[in-house]
Amino acid sequence: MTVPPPNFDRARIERAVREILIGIGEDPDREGLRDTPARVARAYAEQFSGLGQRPEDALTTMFDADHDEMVLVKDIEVMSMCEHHLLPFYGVAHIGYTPNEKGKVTGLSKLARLVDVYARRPQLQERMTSQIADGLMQVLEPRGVIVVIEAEHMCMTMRGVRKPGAKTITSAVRGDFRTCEATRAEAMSLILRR
Ligand SMILES: Nc1nc2c(ncn2[C@@H]2O[C@H](COP(=O)(O)OP(=O)(O)OP(=O)(O)O)[C@@H](O)[C@H]2O)c(=O)[nH]1
Ligand SMILES: [Zn+2]
Repeated sequence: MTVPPPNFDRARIERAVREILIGIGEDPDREGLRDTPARVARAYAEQFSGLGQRPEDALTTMFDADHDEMVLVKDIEVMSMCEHHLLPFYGVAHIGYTPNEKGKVTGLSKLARLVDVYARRPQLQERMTSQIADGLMQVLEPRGVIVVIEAEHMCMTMRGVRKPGAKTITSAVRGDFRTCEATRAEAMSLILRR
């Protein structure tokens, strides 16, 4: 079950959506639109649920794996909302890290949960990429992190410049992925391998 963010004001969203419908020249009381403000509020409770969450809420399970070499999870689905147009952007995230000398690792699914902590907010792709990297560094204390996100922005597809298919690729490297070219190159070759 999704927990809405702490300052979530359902009634306010419903009023605002009703105003938008009037603003575009629609009749908010016609049958098809009557429940739309409530539906949008429910959808936003889910889409923006990351606002109340911290990285430690996602990275709840750690193990001593006695493994201090790279762990990489590829092609994690990511869906977020651009903060400029409140339209979706979506694609995949690739997250790699090098466990610290104690071999501390996290559950693989927790990396995907970490993506959602930052994706379920009004976002910029660059900021989301850095936040995921910093959140993982902070909680897991690994020797390094690499995050690469490939996404398509609906605000570039369905309106404005209208360029479907354009992909934005962002990366954030921390620790040994930043300082060691060979480590970064190994991760990138695994990420780019199809
Ligand atoms: N850097 C970055 N830009 C983004 C992201 N999402 C959307 N944008 C861009 O934000 C910019 C906002 O530009 P503005 O000129 O203020 O808004 P606009 O008139 O709607 O721009 P157009 O989309 O070019 O029509 C656009 O160029 C979008 O493509 C993102 O995650 N990162
Ligand atoms: Zn946008």
